[in-house]
Amino acid sequence: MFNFNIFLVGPMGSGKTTIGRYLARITGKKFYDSDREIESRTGVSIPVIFEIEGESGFRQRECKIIAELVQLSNIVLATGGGAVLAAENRRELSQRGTVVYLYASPRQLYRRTSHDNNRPLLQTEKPLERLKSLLKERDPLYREVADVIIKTGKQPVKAVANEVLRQLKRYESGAPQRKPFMHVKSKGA
Ligand SMILES: Nc1ncnc2c1ncn2[C@@H]1O[C@H](COP(=O)(O)OP(=O)(O)O)[C@@H](O)[C@H]1O
Ligand SMILES: O=C(O)C1=C[C@@H](OP(=O)(O)O)[C@@H](O)[C@H](O)C1
Ligand SMILES: [Mg+2]
Repeated sequence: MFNFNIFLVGPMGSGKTTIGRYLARITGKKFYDSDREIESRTGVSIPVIFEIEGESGFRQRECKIIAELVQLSNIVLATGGGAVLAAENRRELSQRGTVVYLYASPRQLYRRTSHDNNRPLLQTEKPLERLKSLLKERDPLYREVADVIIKTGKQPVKAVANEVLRQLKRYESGAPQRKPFMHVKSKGA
């Protein structure tokens, strides 16, 4: 399948890790997840990094790993939800591959993240409120870097991955996109 990098951005719980892994399998690309890379290199979990080094320490590690991973070819990279905060990451992601923004409503994000406690930013009294405010703050940044936007809802993972693939094919062929929500830029724009 097409020989380019696919970078997934979007909020926590949008499915970047899960859909990215499946997408890599069906496209024959190698899969990377920036959070997993950070964990395997440091030997500790994301919550432990936040605890010891704070969010700023985590962001520095995230920038370093993204700068490294975007140099690879023919990969699917699932980024962390806050990766787009750094202008440097946004630039590298835009330049080195095709960027897919996986969107989901805050309520959907909440449903998908409430079963685990591995996301330090959601360890608060009101995680749904936090998800809403993070999405409000970051949505313009996701849109800024996105070549394709996919709205996810109740569709199962495989259906979302196939929709991503369909929209990527349209995007790469330069075909006009039917649904404006699904697509923000034309190729080469
Ligand atoms: N389209 C989907 N349908 C059902 N469950 C999903 C979907 N996308 C993600 N999930 C589930 O939501 C949870 C969070 O997904 P994950 O891939 O970790 O998101 P992210 O990496 O964007 O934070 C996981 O349990 C995953 O299985
Ligand atoms: O949104 C964020 O700032 C974060 C998202 C997480 O990744 P996922 O988006 O894969 O959950 C992880 O990088 C960290 O907990 C911070
Ligand atoms: Mg993830």
